[in-house]
Amino acid sequence: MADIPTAPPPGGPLPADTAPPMVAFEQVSKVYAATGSQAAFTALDDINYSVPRGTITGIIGRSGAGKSTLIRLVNGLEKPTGGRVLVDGTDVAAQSESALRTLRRSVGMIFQHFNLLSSRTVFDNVAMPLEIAGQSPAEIKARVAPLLDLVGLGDKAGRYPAELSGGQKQRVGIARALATSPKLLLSDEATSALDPETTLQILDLLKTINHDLGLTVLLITHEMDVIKAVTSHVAVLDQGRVAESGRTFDVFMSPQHATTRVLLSSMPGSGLPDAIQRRLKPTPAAGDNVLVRLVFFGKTANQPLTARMASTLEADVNIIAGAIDEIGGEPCGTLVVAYPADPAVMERAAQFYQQTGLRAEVLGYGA
Ligand SMILES: Nc1ncnc2c1ncn2[C@@H]1O[C@H](COP(=O)(O)OP(=O)(O)OP(=O)(O)O)[C@@H](O)[C@H]1O
Repeated sequence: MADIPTAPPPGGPLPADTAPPMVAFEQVSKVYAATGSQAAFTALDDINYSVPRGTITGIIGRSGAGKSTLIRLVNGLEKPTGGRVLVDGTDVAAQSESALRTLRRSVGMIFQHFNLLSSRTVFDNVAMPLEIAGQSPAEIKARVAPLLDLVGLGDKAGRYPAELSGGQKQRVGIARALATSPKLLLSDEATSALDPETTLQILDLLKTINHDLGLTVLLITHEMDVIKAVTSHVAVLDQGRVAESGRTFDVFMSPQHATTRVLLSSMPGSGLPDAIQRRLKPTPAAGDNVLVRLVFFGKTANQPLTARMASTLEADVNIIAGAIDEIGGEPCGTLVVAYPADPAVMERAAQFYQQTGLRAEVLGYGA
């Protein structure tokens, strides 16, 4: 590890919330010009968002939301039609071609389909950006060997991409992206072509790199699972606009935008068992129960609240479903409970939630 050069800010890293952002989108818009029969298309519309330095930050959105366009603005492959994209304070679109080449060396990128050269060995794929930068064979060797060790491929230097698994190919992609000691790593759906277990291994590697090298990672994905597993901050992109953004934990715990809720509901384990879901009604009938999802986090996670709940509500409280989870590295739990939809009980419940800070969401009513 000691051999991997990094560029920490002078005086050591600042907390992510106070340091200047690694990437800043300022009133950014991107309109693709009309061509032939195709009308002009606004892919990004007034994006204002900052990627905190030293974090793993995710941009999530459905297909066509504008994620790839956004990431191409960061490495200068596209220019915004309005606003500015700043990377470490530098306006990307205002750079000359040669300044842009220098800037690109400080921004590594990994791709869904790895983009390795099949005719080159693992070593030579990783060496390529260094060859382009004019480094000597000795310098290249001194740099590539520890990078291959870092990504767990020290024994595969002489192999060709066709001899590697998908996860190993992505590790080569990561080593290549790190070759020029970037301060920012862009990840474009880097785990979308991998199975769930390999995905977790690659995400773990990104976490290690972020932690050990202090590298900021900006990843785009359409998978909430990826956001949940690895990011501390997230922006939700919807039809070219930032629908909401913030700490991943806060966005997951309290989604404000319909798109975020839809993306969250597509996660495995996020919903109620089908049999219960089908029986739920939007309004109660006499004798019905109300089903409520309780979310425990922060101080509410450590208190015996469910035990107190039944006595405070003066009613039976049945547990229907529950899960313990970790979001953005923070633990939380959810519990779905049912109790009588009697107005007096529901009023006592509302007061209980207010007093305890417990987050509660009514899911529906049923017998
Ligand atoms: N070069 C282009 N010319 C015209 N329109 C484009 C161009 N590139 C992208 N678009 C349009 O801009 C919108 C956003 O595309 P973009 O690729 O950024 O979305 P995305 O969120 O990355 O989608 P996906 O997840 O499917 O890759 C889409 O409607 C797309 O058709």
